Amino acid sequence: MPAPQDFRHELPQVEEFGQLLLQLLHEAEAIKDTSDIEPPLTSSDFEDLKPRVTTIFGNLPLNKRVRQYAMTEGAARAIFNQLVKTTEISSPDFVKIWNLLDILSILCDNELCDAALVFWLVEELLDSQTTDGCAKIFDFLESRRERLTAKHFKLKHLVILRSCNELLRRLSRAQDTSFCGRVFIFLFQSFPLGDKSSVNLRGEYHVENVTTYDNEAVNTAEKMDVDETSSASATARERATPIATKGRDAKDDTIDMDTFYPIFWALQDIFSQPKKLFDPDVLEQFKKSLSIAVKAMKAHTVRKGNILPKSSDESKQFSKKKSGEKEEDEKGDLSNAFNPKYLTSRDLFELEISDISFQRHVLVQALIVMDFLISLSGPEKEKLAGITKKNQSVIYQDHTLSREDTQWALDMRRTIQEFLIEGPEGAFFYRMVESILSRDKNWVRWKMESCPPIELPPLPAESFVSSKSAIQRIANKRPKISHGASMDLSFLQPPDPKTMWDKYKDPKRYKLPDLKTYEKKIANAKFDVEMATNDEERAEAEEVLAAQTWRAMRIAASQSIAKFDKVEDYRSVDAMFKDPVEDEEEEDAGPKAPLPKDTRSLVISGPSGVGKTSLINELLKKYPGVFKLVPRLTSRKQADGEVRGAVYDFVSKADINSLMDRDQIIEFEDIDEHTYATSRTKIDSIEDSGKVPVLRLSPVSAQSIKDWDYPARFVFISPPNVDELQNRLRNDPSLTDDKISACVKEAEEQLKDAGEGSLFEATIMNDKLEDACASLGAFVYGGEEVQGGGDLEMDDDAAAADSNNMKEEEDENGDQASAETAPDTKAPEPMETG
Ligand SMILES: Nc1ncnc2c1ncn2[C@@H]1O[C@H](COP(=O)(O)OP(=O)(O)OP(=O)(O)O)[C@@H](O)[C@H]1O
Repeated sequence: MPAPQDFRHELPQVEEFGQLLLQLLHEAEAIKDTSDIEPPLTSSDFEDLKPRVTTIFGNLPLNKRVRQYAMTEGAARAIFNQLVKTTEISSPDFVKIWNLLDILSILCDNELCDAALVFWLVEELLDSQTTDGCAKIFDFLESRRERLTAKHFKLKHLVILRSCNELLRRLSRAQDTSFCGRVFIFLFQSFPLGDKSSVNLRGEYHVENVTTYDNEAVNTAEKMDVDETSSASATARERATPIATKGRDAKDDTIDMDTFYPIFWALQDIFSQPKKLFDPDVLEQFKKSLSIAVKAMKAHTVRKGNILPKSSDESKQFSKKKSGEKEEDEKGDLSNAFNPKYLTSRDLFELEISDISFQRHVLVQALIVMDFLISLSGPEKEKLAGITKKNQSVIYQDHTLSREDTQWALDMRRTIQEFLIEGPEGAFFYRMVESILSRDKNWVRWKMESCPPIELPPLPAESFVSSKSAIQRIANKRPKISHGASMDLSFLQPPDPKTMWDKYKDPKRYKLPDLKTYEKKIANAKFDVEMATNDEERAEAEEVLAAQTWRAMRIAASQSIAKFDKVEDYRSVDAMFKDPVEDEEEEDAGPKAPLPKDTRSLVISGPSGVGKTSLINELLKKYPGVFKLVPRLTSRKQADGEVRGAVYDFVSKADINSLMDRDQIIEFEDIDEHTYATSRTKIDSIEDSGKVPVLRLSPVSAQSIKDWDYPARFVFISPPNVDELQNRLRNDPSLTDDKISACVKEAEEQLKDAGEGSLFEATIMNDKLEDACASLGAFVYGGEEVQGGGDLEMDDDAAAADSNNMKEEEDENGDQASAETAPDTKAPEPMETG
């Protein structure tokens, strides 16, 4: 690179400073021998930087450095411009610019040149580059953010804001989404939380984001060719084109797709400018359109596999993004960029409104507008009465929503909420949306209050001193002696040195009391509650009972999670006092099988009805005291004959959500509107009791815990053939023929997916239950000798069954791997028809 070798200027001090910068750049090359942005140059890399500058300008006081700053800026700009003019950002030589900025930032921090100089140059650099180049400059800014903003921020913040806003204006929110995000994050991280510089105080909407759509009458002949072979496309088209909404008034609500298309897309106009709803006619129209849209989405919802056809360009882009490949849009290849702008072609419309992700986008927009409308209602306006300094631009004083419209907005919000929750992982999705929206409400309120400072002022020194002395006065107060009362005066006796030390060492002083001691205390407290003769006595006794229960539960939680886990309800904690050892003994009377070497949890997965539960029960019987099934939590009702805590624990959705919030759930899935989940504490308590937890999961859930790197061994159970699977499913009287066919279809898919390269370490065919159990045992013990009880050893039949059942890789000679070796994964064979 023709780097400036020499620096000339008519003013000697500018020239000298320019020479110094060149010298420093030269030194930087020796210090940093890479062309990367990292590592940054630091002040310790340059010796005597300050004296070298002061020899040029003298040691001026801070308020006399204006001239010095102008001269340093002049020299720095000249060198910077020369470098920018002659160096491509993609060239390794561009490191000189990063070095120059680093050097100037050190000088700025030492108040040797203007604090904002680096950002002025960065602003120019951003102006001179394409989007790709700007992304690289942002790499630099992000890597130096803390350092660049640590000192003199107030002198820099305007130029930071200006250059970021200018960059955002240049970027397309649609094409450069992630880069826009980076710029915003940079701003948020640089500016203090309560900074108002970038707050949209006037409540202006981003109306430039117009969604264009085809508003012309439809000409079917010109319709675009949509991939008719794709299943999603076919399903969408098979359904009648009119939106026949379910319910009594289905006929009245019917509207054909072509009429619905402009109604639907016109909603975007309101979403981008909700103030239009102040016009009553617009509001009326919006209410109708949104109601139709929500009903149409419900009518077109296919809960499984409702995604855009994989062959479409959009879905390819989407899957590319999902797989985490290098983001092409930042590399400037816009043809490959993921474009979040809506695709508004008429031909895609029916597919789109059946697509869950698309629905969620639109419904979240609708929720935002519902919150906006509700904020205009009378009761919400009343809440603003206490605000002293109102920001009139966002309060909309003259617009109050009528009671009827408010009720409509509330009902619509509830309808959308229910609809979102119904979808796959809907509860999780909705909670995320809800928390974002509720946080946003706080910011809106802050804006309405004209952004009062967020930081509390420091406590005045006098208040601190007076509070401190007040506390000391209280602490020094001696207990009042009531004359004549029987006060314990034993403290007046001199301590006995012999007993004093023993008393001091008494474990009671520092050890938690034994859990058992609370059994009696709780029983007594319960008795007192029952015997209470009036409300006052009862309240007092209940308080004692609650306190004792709370203490007992805390002790159980810290001493034995297994005991703690037995408590289903805080009102009945007796199970906690049962000795787990006795418990287990009751359960596992008789000889115990030894534990396998690998005691990680065992995940048994496979199609519905294949016999997972039966096989697990068999395993538990065959190897007593070794395994325990982890009951899965479910929000569905307990069916007749089901034992709570055996295969399922029946809880409410709210309970599962609260466990999720506490990170106590390792997997969950929604099936037929019910949530199923596995609790981490259940697994911990089984492990605590020295057993191997067995999880009975669908392949989807098994995959999800595998994705979380949960340490487990994964086994897939396959049926011998379709007819047998159907027969087994028919054993469940609650399943309809349609449901059975759906299960079989799903099983076929699951079998395909469970093949080689899947998460499953072994596939076991469940033809004869004992054989399948023998194979499972062989897998779990991996060929270990299982001794300890007549039928615990693997007999010859079992070993033979094992080798027939388990899908093991054949070795080169065609021999099957022996039962002594752990099986390898092999693709399960496709199901034969019986
Ligand atoms: N090897 C087998 N031979 C014959 N019947 C079996 C066998 N294994 C299980 N069954 C029967 O198949 C039916 C389904 O078994 P099971 O409930 O254990 O399956 P599952 O995989 O746990 O089902 P789901 O996942 O739907 O709860 C039951 O009636 C069971 O008795």
